[in-house]
Formats: sequence, structure tokens, C-alpha cells
Amino acid sequence: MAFATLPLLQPGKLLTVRQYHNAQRRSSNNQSHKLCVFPSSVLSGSNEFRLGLRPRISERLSYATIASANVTGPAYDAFVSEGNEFKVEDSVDSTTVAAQPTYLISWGLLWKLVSRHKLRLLLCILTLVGCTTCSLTMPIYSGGLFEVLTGRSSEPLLELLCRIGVLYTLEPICTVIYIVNMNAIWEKVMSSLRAQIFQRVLIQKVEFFDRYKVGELTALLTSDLGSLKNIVSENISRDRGFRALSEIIGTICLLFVLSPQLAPILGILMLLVSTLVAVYKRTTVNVFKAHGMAQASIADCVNETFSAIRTVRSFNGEKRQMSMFSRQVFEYENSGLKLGYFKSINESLTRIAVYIALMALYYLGGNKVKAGELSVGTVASFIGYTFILTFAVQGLVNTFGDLRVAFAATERINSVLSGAEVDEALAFALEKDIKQKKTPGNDFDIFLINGSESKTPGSGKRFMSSLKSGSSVRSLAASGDICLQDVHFSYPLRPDVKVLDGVNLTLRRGTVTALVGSSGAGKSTIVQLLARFYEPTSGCITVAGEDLRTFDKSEWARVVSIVNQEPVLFSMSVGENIAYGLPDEYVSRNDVIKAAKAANAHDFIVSLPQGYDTPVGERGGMLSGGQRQRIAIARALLKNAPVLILDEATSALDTVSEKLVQKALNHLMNGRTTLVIAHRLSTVQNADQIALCSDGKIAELGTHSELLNKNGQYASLVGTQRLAFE
Ligand SMILES: Nc1ncnc2c1ncn2[C@@H]1O[C@H](COP(=O)(O)OP(=O)(O)OP(=O)(O)O)[C@@H](O)[C@H]1O
Repeated sequence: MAFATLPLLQPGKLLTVRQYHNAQRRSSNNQSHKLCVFPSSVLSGSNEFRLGLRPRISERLSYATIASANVTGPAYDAFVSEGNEFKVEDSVDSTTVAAQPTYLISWGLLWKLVSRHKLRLLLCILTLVGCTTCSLTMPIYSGGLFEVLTGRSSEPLLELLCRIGVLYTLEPICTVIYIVNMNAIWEKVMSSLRAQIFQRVLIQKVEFFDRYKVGELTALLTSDLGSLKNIVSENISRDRGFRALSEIIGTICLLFVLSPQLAPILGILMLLVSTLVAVYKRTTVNVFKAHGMAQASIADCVNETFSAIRTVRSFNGEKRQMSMFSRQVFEYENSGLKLGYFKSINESLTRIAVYIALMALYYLGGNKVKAGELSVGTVASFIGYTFILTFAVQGLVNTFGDLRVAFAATERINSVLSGAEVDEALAFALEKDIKQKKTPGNDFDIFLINGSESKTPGSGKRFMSSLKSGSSVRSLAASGDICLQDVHFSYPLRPDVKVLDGVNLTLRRGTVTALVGSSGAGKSTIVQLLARFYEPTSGCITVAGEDLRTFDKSEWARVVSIVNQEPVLFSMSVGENIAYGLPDEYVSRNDVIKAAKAANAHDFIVSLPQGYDTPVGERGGMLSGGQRQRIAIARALLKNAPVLILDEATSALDTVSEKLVQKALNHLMNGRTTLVIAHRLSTVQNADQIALCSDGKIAELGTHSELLNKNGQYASLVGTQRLAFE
């Protein structure tokens, strides 16, 4: 047996599909193959700066493993391109470096996005200098005004007022241009980031969605990204952000020019203010955090209650939900009160510091004026600068606070979407589709960064480009059997529980296979593997003799239709829901109607208030179960996929609806390789073969009469159901 060492995902090296998948799986399942674990920061490339202060959260979630993969299995014909440089081994022992986490939001990405707007950026810098110059010149003119009014200066009052007037006009003009352009740049950057995050969530493996709640993922795009947005949108006013910083630097310089003796005293005082406020603010971080978490809990509670409103109603659960909500509200209120208390101390501290600075100035400045060392005008200017400096320092500290929150939010986004669970095959297929403009519309521009898609994580692209695609997938699916060969499977979040334990099953081309068995036997899991929501832990699924993993994932999705017990409809019109069967194509109204007629849905659709344009409500809630089911069947008919999976498609229906739906299903099954899962055995009697799934294996296989004659588990299941009917 030949052994070779192949570093996975190393540029220039090519792996077979089997090697790639095995190694990927092993690397994600670090329980059994873990040799050592490194924090992501160790493994991230030097050009990949992370935005964030501490690595704690990301380390917890995105540790990368260096795994030893002992990949064994039958020889695979090479997926070797570029001159067949690498031969495929029957068995490969490889030391692999797992997919390195790719941080979505990095300094590099931010700069890329910001630098798209160079002209606006230049305008912002110029107007920032303009605003600051105007603001900092004002106290000098105020001092001059004092001098004129007290008769110490001979400058004509009107001339001075004209100069002040020019400043008063220029400052707001510069401010408007600065704010408009800063805001425009950041809004555009945020739109791109939002699109990148959405896309990254979309291409995660299915287990990612098992791990995170919808609310948590929504928060990434709303509150977390909102914190990042606030860095600019909440910090473009005069006393915040860059303006505050430029005013602080400018004021200190001017103070030294005006009076080198007074400047250090004021400088030290201001430094004291900022240090005090900053130190104090750091101690209040946990209070802010608790308040944010309390707010998130309220959102979770609201989300859960309203999305399960029917269940709440049916269990009379309003009071329980109300009490849960009130608990969350009280927690939020308490943390809000605490926050107010801390904020008030914060505010007073700043004020006290300003008053101390002013008193010091009055005393020292007053004495110098009396001694004739300083003019009244200069002291008046100093008073102006004291206020500017204090508020600018306070504003800058607030900006630092916002920065801290934004860093934490960015770290959260990065840690959740570190790339460890990206479904690379899907990402690759999606990128390819968008590049080839397979998808209509120009709505994808926002997902592009500098003319190309954002860097999809992982580097198996060369290898993935060898995947079977397009017509070959369709023709293989239409012409060959689908075989599950010794398939073992555990869900990634429960690696210790074996759900499938050596399933062998052949779905013969163009025939109907029924899958029956007790609840929890693993029937739906087989569907999930066929749909490639998950990959087998070991063993393989072949289509016309080819390993399913060698198929382009999105092409495979195009050739498989799944109709579930509770089909999910989107919150759009009936017609649009049917057309969703072919989301990448232009579907004519005629095609939609044809599919609806074949699905026995046309008659009820035309009787709806707006016919095909009637909105179906959230998740199709404005339609009956049978109607939803028939729309889902019409959608599947339109898709015209050669492989069909019906997972309890009629079990929730009454007899009349079931008859209608069954008729539609018979039409749909015609000539397709079909897998039907049903608890009601009467609905699968006519299947070409029936497979009984038990303990993660196919325990019995044959036609209805063959299995009855066998007098095994199937026969007793049929007996039990008959008894139940009698
Ligand atoms: N996403 C998941 N993560 C972890 N375990 C899961 C997941 N989905 C299902 N399971 C577990 O896998 C086992 C098989 O579930 P599966 O849904 O395949 O059974 P089934 O035969 O389809 O049952 P039923 O007829 O009740 O739908 C069950 O023990 C279930 O708890």
C-alpha cells in the first residue's frame, strides 16, 4: 500500500475529490483527528489584519486544526488537471493543514472599499482642514473683538466683523461638504460589507445553521454591522471623530503659540480630563455590554413569540410569553437605569474638569493680565480654546468608545464567519455562476469588490474547477441509478451519535423507491445526504457510477427536487413562488400556469382575490396546507428535475386534499427517479421497491407483496397500521 504526504489546500498541489473531502471532513471533526490546536491568529496570514482588540471569541470558534488525515478508499480517477502532474494513490496518508479561517472584515478589505471613493476622500480631507481652521480661528477673533471693544485695538469694528462673518459662512459650508461626503463613503462601504456578510452566511454549510439561531445571524447584519456604521455616522459631528482629533491637535499648537507659559498648564489639565473620562469609561464597559445583551434577549423573545404565534395561541401560552417578556424588559430597564447612573457621573466628571481648567485659567491668566504680560484678548481666546479642547477631548473619548464597540462587533462577525464552515463547493459554484452571468439582473454588483467577487475562503478552487457541471450532471442524473454505498453518517453537531450505520440502497433510474421505518430511523437524514446538505461521514453516494462529490453542487441542486411535508413558501405572490422553481431563469406566466395546472393548483389559484398575483403571506401562512403543498408541487414541476424526493409530502393533508395532491404527485413522479418517504404505508404500496430503514440501516428491501411475504418488520408495521385503522 503506497503512502504519500500531500499537504491539503497548498497551492500547486492537486488532490482527488475523495482526498479533498475526506481531509476536509477530518479537519472539521477535530475530535478524532486532532493533533494540536492553534489559535486562528497564529495561522492567519500576515496580510490578513484582524479588526478587533482581543482574540477571545474568535479563538473559541475558529480554532484551526492541524490534522493528520489517513485517507483510505478505492482508487479514484484523477481529478488532475494541468498536465496530470499528480498520480492518485489508492491510499494516502496525509498531514493536512485544515482550511485556514479567513476573516471577512479586515483592514485590507475596508481600505479596498474606502479607496473606491478617492475623490470624495480628498474632498473630505480638504473640508476637514477648512472646518478646523475656521473653528480654531474663531476664538482669536473673539479675543480681537474684546480688544476692539475695550479700546485696546485700533482695528475698525466693521472690518473685524466682516472677517468673522466670512468664517461663520465658510465653516458651515465646509461642514456640509465634509459630512455629506464622509457619510456617502461610509454608507457605500457599509452596503458592500452588508452584502459580503449576507453572502458569507448564505454559503455556510448546513450545520452552521444548526449551530446558530436565526436571531444571532440577523444580529450580525443589523446590530453588529450597525456598530461599525456608527464609527462614522455617529462621529461626523463637530465634537466627534476626525474633527475632534484635528481640533485637539490644532488647539494645543495654537495655545503654545499664544502663550507658552499657560499652554502646558491647560494641556496637563485637559490630559487629566481625558484620562479620567477614559479610565472611568473603561470601567463601565460591562454595564454597556449587559445593556446590549438585555436588548438582544428582548429581540429574541419577540422573535420567538411572533414566529410561533400559532403554537402560542394553541397552548394558551400568551401569559407565559408575557411573563417571559416582562422579565426581559425588567432586566433591560435595570441595566438601562444603571447605565444612566454611570452616564451621569461621566458627564459631571467632565464638567468638573472644565470648571477646574477655567478657574485655573482665570487665576493664572488674570494675574498675567494684571502684570501686563498678557492681553485681555488672549485670555478671552484661551477661554474659547478651553471649551473647544474640553468638548473635543470628551468627544474623542466617546469616539474611542464607539471604536471599541465596533471592534467587538467586528470580532463577533469575524468569529462567526471565520470561514471554517464555508461550503466551498457551493461558494465556488455561486462565484462561477455570477461570473458567467448565469443569473439574470445586475443586482450582484454589490457583491463584487474591485470587479471581482470577494475572496471566497479556502483555496480548493483549482480542484473544484474539475467538478462535473451543467449538462453532464443532468444527463448522468437522468440516465443512471443513484446508489448509497455503505453510507455512514453522524450530524456534525452530534458526532458521537451514529444516525446512519452502513446504508446500502439503489434508487433505480425512473422508478419509485419508498423509504419507510419508525420515527428517528434516519429516513430524512438520507434525504439530506441525497440533497447534499451534508456529506456522508464515510461511504459514498454514486450517480450513474460517479461519486456525487465530484458533481458541482449547484448543478446537483438543479437536478433534484424536494417536496417536504411543510413546504416553505416565500413571502411573495403565488406566481412568483411557482417561478422560484427556476430562480435563475426568466419564467413566463404561461409556464407558471402550465405547472400550476399540472399540480392541480390552477383552479384554486384563479379563485384567489388577485389570482396568480395574490401574496401568500409569511411562509405561505395565508394559504391552506393543501394549497401550499400544491404550489410546492407546481414549483417542483417547473423545475423539471430528473430526481425527485417526496418527504412526507401528503401526510399533513385531509383525504380530499390528499387525493388532489396525490394526483399531482403522480404526474410529477412520472419518469423521474423518485424517493418517497411516508409513514402512511397505504400511500407507498405501489412503489417499485420499498426499503425499510431501521437503526440507520436498510433492514428490508422489496416490493409491498415481497415484504409482506417475508413477514418481517415491514409486515408487522403494516399490521400495526391496519389495527390502528380498525
Ligand atoms: N440537524 C440535526 N442535528 C443533529 N441530530 C439530528 C439532526 N436532524 C436529525 N437528527 C437526529 O438524527 C436521527 C434521525 O433523524 P431523521 O430525521 O433522519 O429521522 P426520520 O426517520 O426521518 O424520523 P421521522 O420519521 O420522525 O421524520 C434522530 O435521532 C434525530 O434526533
